Amino acid sequence: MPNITLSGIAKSYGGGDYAVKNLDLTVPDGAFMCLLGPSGCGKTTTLRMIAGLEQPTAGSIAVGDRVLDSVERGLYVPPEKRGMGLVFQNYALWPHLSVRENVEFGLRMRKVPAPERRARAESALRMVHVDAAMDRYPSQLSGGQQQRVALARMLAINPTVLLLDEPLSNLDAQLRLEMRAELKRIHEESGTTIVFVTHDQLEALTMATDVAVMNEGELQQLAPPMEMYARPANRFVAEFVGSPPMAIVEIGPSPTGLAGSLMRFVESHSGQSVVPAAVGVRPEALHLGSPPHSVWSEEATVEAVLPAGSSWTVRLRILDTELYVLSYTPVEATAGQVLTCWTDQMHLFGADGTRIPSWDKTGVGA
Ligand SMILES: Nc1ncnc2c1ncn2[C@@H]1O[C@H](COP(=O)(O)OP(=O)(O)OP(=O)(O)O)[C@@H](O)[C@H]1O
Repeated sequence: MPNITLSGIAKSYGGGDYAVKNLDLTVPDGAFMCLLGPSGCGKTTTLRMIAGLEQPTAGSIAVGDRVLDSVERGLYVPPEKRGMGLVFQNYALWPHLSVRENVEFGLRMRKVPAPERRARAESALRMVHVDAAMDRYPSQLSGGQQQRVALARMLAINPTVLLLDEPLSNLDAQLRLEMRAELKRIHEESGTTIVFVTHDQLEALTMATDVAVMNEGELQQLAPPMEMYARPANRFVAEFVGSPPMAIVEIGPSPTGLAGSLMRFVESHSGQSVVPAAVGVRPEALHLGSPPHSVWSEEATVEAVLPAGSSWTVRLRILDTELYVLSYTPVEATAGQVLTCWTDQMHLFGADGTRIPSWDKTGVGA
């Protein structure tokens, strides 16, 4: 199946504000792409445009050579002719139909003959592991099972693309975790291209093959999840992806305190060729104890140690700034103790908020 290409897509609902601004995005064939961003950033609008439920104000959408929307050419293919399956946050199963009948429903609408209908419904239900409950009614299923049936209903119609809008947000934490693993397995088994909308960065990191981070209607970065985590393209992505979030230290014109300390280190490593407006450090990239040679280090006062079973969060004061360290080995420290804190991984951002890539080549970049 070919790629989905969005070119110069914009959407205004009127009133001059744009929900999506000049978006260029390619969803590769077989990808599991997450559209990630805070509430109101235009994720759902983008998904609805791909589905054909909204028409763009500008730009074009194509699947391979097949143009689905082109504002310029006055072209628009309605949702039912796009071969895409859509699952919303509030998926609705028919309460008076059994699980099997619910899954067969879409096939019946498409006039698929009864024996094939039955076989395809059963196969889709097997894929989502709800085949044992095929003759039950939706009210007799758990939330997670209902969610799987909603997915099976879409999978049964063999969509070229599966569009999912926050489908896990109504589930409790345990079920969400299970469903993330299930969705990943279903994606790998079916090979279907998935576009998934979420505001949950962990959901995007754990499931996606590609993440598109959006803010205020604009694409911030498109990258595989681990690459995005390791090298966020700008401050927005750096702070949005990761929990606890990356600490960002502003470097003013004549920096003092922690900013001054970091800046001296940056200058000594880059020969003053790099002038950051901000330096970012991830909590897990900060370490306590004797530093290896040639890394940044500073004395730190422990303010609190917060054990959480498998990890330890430590609140420190370094010069004039509070910072959090995330450690995966036990931290035996008490409040008031002075330790050395060091890091060999810094992210540098320029005045326009974008990453300074030349720093990454110094060996101290991420
Ligand atoms: N039908 C509509 N009419 C007018 N404005 C709309 C409509 N749908 C969305 N918007 C506006 O467009 C912007 C983007 O909305 P969208 O639903 O795409 O964001 P989102 O990132 O999916 O947010 P959420 O996670 O809260 O669903 C918002 O400012 C929203 O208020």
